[in-house]
Amino acid sequence: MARDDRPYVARDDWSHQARDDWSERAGASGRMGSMTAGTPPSPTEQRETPHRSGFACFVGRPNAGKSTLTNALVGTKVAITSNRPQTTRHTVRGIVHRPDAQLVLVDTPGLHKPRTLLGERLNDVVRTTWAEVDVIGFCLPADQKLGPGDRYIATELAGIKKTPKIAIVTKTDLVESKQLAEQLIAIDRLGTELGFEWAEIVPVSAVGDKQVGLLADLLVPLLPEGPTLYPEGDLTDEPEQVMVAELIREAALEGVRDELPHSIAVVVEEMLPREDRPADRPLLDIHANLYIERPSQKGIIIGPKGRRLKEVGTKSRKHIEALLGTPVFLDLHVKVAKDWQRDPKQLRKLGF
Ligand SMILES: Nc1nc2c(ncn2[C@@H]2O[C@H](COP(=O)(O)OP(=O)(O)OP(=O)(O)O)[C@@H](O)[C@H]2O)c(=O)[nH]1
Repeated sequence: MARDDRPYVARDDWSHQARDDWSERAGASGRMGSMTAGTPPSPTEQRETPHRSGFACFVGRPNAGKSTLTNALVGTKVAITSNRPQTTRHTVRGIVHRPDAQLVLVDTPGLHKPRTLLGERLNDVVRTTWAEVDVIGFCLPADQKLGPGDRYIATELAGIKKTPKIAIVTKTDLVESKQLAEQLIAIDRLGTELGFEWAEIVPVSAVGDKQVGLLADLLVPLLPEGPTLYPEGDLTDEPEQVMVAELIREAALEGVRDELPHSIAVVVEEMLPREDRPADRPLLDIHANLYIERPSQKGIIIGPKGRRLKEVGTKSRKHIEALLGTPVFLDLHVKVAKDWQRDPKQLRKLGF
C-alpha cells in the first residue's frame, strides 16, 4: 500500500519517522550517506535498500485477533483461529516473503494469570519468545476498552526495554471512526503511563483486509539487515503433524463451552501415504487422537450417534487437504487423559 493511502495512523509524526528511517539506513549502509532527512530516495537508491530479515511476534490477550492477523499477513491459513480464547498453544511461525525482506511471525499463546502447570508453561513460552524477537506487535481489539488484561501485558512489555513495540489495533471493521480514535489515544497514553513509547500505533482489520500491508511495511524497517532465513515458498517451519493437530483441535473447539476448550488436546500419531495407490490418486492416512480430561466430556465431543465427531473429522479434513495439497483419510479417536493439564508426564506426551 502506498504510504499516502494510509487512512489512519495515530502518530501524527509518522512521516518524520519514515524519513528518519531512510536517513538511519543511509548511515548504516554508507551508501546514502549524503542524503539529508526529508530527501526522498531516488528509484536507484530505493533498489539499493538493504535486505532485512528477522522475527516478529504478536502478543495480546486471548481473542485479540493475533492468529487471524498472522494468516492475513502470510496470506494462507497457518495459525488456527477460533472465537474461543486461548486457542493457540504451539508457537506457529508464518513467513512473509517480500523482495526487500523476510518477516518471520511467531504466534504465541495469550499471556494470562496461570492457574495450572500448563498455564505457567504457556507464560514461559511467551516471555522467552519476547526476549528473542526483533519486534513485538501488541494486539488490542478496537471494539473493547483497554482492560486489566491489556495493562498486565503492557506492564510486562515495558520491562522488555530493547525490543521495539508496535501497538496494533485489530478488528477496526467492528467500530466507528470515533471509537477507533478514542482507542488509539488510550493506547498512546498507556505507553506514556508505563514509561515507554510505541514505535508505531497502527489500526488494522485482518478480516476486512485493511492496512495489513501497511503493518508489514512498518514492521520491516524494524528488522535487522540480513539475508533470507527460509527458502522462498516456505510459509511455516512448524512440523506438518503439529499443524494438522491444530486444525483438528480448531474444528473440535467449535461450539464447545465452559472449561471444555482447555481440556482438548490433539496428537497426530501417524501420517503415511497409502500404499498401492496410483500416482495420480494419492491418499494420505492420518491417525490422530483427540484427548479430553474426563470420561464425562466424551459424550459432548462425540455427540449423539457420533455426529459431532464426524463433523469435526469432515471439517478438519478439508482444511488439512487444503494445507497439504493431497486427499486425506482421517482416522480420529477420542481418548481420556485424566487431568492432563496438571500432570507433567501427560503434558510432555501431548507435546507441551
Ligand atoms: N470482525 C473481525 N473479527 C476478527 C478480526 N480479526 C480476528 N477476528 C475474530 O476474532 C476472534 C479471535 O481471533 P483469533 O485470531 O483467533 O485471536 P487470537 O488472539 O489468536 O486468539 P488466541 O489464540 O485465543 O490467543 C475470531 O473469531 C476472529 O474471526 C477482524 O479483523 N475483524
